[in-house]
This record gives sequence, C-alpha cells and structure tokens, in this order.
Amino acid sequence: MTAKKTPKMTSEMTSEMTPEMTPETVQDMLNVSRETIDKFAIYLALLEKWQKSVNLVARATLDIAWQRHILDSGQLARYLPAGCKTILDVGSGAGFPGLVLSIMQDATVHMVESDHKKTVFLQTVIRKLDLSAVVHNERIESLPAMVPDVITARAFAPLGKAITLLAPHMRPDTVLLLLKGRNVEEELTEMPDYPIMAAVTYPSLSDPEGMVLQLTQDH
Ligand SMILES: C[S@@+](CC[C@H](N)C(=O)[O-])C[C@H]1O[C@@H](n2cnc3c(N)ncnc32)[C@H](O)[C@@H]1O
Repeated sequence: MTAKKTPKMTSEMTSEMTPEMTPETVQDMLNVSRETIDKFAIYLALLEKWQKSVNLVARATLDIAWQRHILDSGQLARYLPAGCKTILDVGSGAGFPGLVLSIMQDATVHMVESDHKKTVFLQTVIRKLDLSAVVHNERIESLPAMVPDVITARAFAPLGKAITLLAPHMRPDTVLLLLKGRNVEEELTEMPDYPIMAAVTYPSLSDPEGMVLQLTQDH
C-alpha cells in the first residue's frame, strides 16, 4: 500500500430525474431494449411475490421500484469500462445493483450476500432469467480474492470500511462504482490509507440526493 492521496472531485452531468417513472421512461433513460425491460418486469414480479415472506427491500420502495431499484442500479452501466467482463457486487441484498447489471450487461456478475434467504431469491431470479451470474452466500471478509474489472455496491458500508473490505479484491485497474448518498464528500475525507487517486461523483438519475461515486486507483 502506498501513501494516501487526496481524491480529485469532479461533478459531471445534470440529473434527469422525473416524477412517476414508468418502465418506458426507465427504458429511455437507460437506453435498453424492450426485451431488457421485460426481464426487469419479471424480476420485479418475483421481488413482489417473495417480499410477502422475506424482507428483501423496504416495503415502501415496491411502488417506486422502477425508479428506486431498476434505474438506480442500471445507471451504473454507463460508467463500466469498455470490455468489462467481471463485476463483483458486494452486499447484493435482493440484487441491487448486481442483478440489474447482469440483466443489462454481457459480463459475469458475482454477487456476495451473507443472508441465506436473500441468496435463495437471487438464485431464483438467475435461474428464471438464465443470467450469467454467480451468488456467493458468505461475508465478503471470507471470500477468496476475486480481482474483478469492476466492484459495485449500494448501501453496503461507509466508504472507509467498504474500501478496507474490498482492498483484497482490487487489482490496480479495478474500478469501484458505489451508489452513495449526499454525505459522500464527508466520507471521502475518511478514506483509509489506500492508493486511490481519483474520485468522481455523478448526480444520480434516480435520487435527487444520491450520487454515483467512481473510484479509480494509482498505477
Ligand atoms: C442495506 S442492504 C443493501 C442491499 C442492496 N445492495 C440494496 O441496495 O438494495 C446491505 C446488504 O449487505 C449484506 N451484507 C452486510 N454485510 C455484509 C458482508 N460483510 N458481506 C456480505 N454481505 C453483507 C446484508 O445482508 C444486506 O443484504
């Protein structure tokens, strides 16, 4: 590990947030096919069905799932590096953003989730949609090093803790894409001693207070 460098912060793009989002609006914003939207619809129908017996997401978000879960997760696709083949999604929960990216992308998505019931749900969606995704029912702390092209996470851990836990899985060109809240700048000042040199934030397309945080490393 080398000395910590002050992250460079830049802010790009304007929010395209709109109220009452329909699947068609999300299709336009994510620039995906009708077939992809149909797969999202099957996924959300399974989520709604399973939510009756397993607490997968906050109940209040089910009515706004296209915006809160599909768009929120799917917006990360535009920040994936060209040729991205492997994604590690940590603390996947009900599959946000990991399963959404798996539906959208020609990449293998590894999802790490410590809760057994949630992993059974993830496996069910993977089978139903025949996705190229793998579920690891364990804590990230005990997962053998994965060194993927990209690591993603939403609502997993504060930035400092997340980087410490993810460090064993990062090679020099691994990109981190994290969905964060409005306190992201505060969290950036608390980063551990790790050679991350550039932090770029993008306003969220789905959440007026949210941010996409892209972290790349010193080579
Ligand atoms: C707040 S939920 C977020 C789930 C999903 N990413 C989302 O945004 O909807 C955090 C998830 O991370 C899982 N989790 C927490 N600590 C973990 C760890 N150390 N390793 C793997 N999974 C973990 C929890 O079981 C939970 O499902």
